[in-house]
Amino acid sequence: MIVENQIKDILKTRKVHLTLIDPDEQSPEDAVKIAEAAIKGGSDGIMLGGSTVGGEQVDATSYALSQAIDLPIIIFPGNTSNISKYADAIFFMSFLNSNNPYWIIGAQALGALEVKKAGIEAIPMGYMVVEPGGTVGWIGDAKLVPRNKPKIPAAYLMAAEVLGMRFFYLEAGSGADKHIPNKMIAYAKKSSENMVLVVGGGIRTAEDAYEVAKSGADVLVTGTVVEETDDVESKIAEIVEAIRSASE
Ligand SMILES: CC(C)=CCC/C(C)=C/CC/C(C)=C/CC/C(C)=C/COP(=O)(O)OP(=O)(O)O
Ligand SMILES: O=P(O)(O)OC[C@@H](O)CO
Ligand SMILES: [Mg+2]
Repeated sequence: MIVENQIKDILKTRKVHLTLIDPDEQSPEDAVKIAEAAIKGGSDGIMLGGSTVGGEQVDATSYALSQAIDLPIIIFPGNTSNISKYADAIFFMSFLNSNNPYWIIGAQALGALEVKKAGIEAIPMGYMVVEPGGTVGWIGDAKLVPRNKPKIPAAYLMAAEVLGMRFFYLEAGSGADKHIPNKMIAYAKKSSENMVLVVGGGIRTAEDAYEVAKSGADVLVTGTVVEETDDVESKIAEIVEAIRSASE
């Protein structure tokens, strides 16, 4: 089944958790160990990406993961080099609040042929970065959404929907000290019945995950917590349990 439908099928009954692995941070073999532990902990799939990682590393890690795990491997591209035929899908994203047209449509034009050649599923997604924004806010020349303006992303989400995108990612930045504000998530969720709302950045604890899920996120992404723990399975299990209880 295509990854988009797999995610939407799960969403009929509960919310989804994805584990972000940055191929820059470890060897492909270690990435496999992390992915296996995250899946044992209840994660629904692996996102692969980093804002500064090169193509070879993405390709090698995608390959190793594809040999070892059955759950979806979705590329979360930091740039046009981050495309691999070994992944199942790619979040084909436009950085909607970048000040630089390269990140809004330039990288996509340069990458589209590669994606088609790789034969992987492309999931059209609007990507919006909120304060503090982290590395990705800096690299992507973001006009960061102020945390105290919770209605702004909802307007962009509706525009993304009308433009034909099906996913919308609210990003606080990897390693952010606070996740996306609850109210902002709630406004975004209420603005469309059809869009899949992905929320990431700064989700570290079960409480964070519960709040984000309860506020209306469909898909929750965690990356840093996996990098910071020696017991990936337990940490993910704790977060997944909170997400499941918010789904009830
Ligand atoms: C669709 C194609 C082929 C390219 C589009 C690429 C776009 C629009 C990228 C947006 C800007 C960007 C740099 C996004 C990176 C997203 C990402 C992988 C974030 C996670 O990385 P971090 O964990 O912040 O990275 P570091 O660990 O390197 O700080
Ligand atoms: O590393 P964390 O803070 O979990 O963020 C994950 C993701 O939203 C980054 O793009
Ligand atoms: Mg990272």
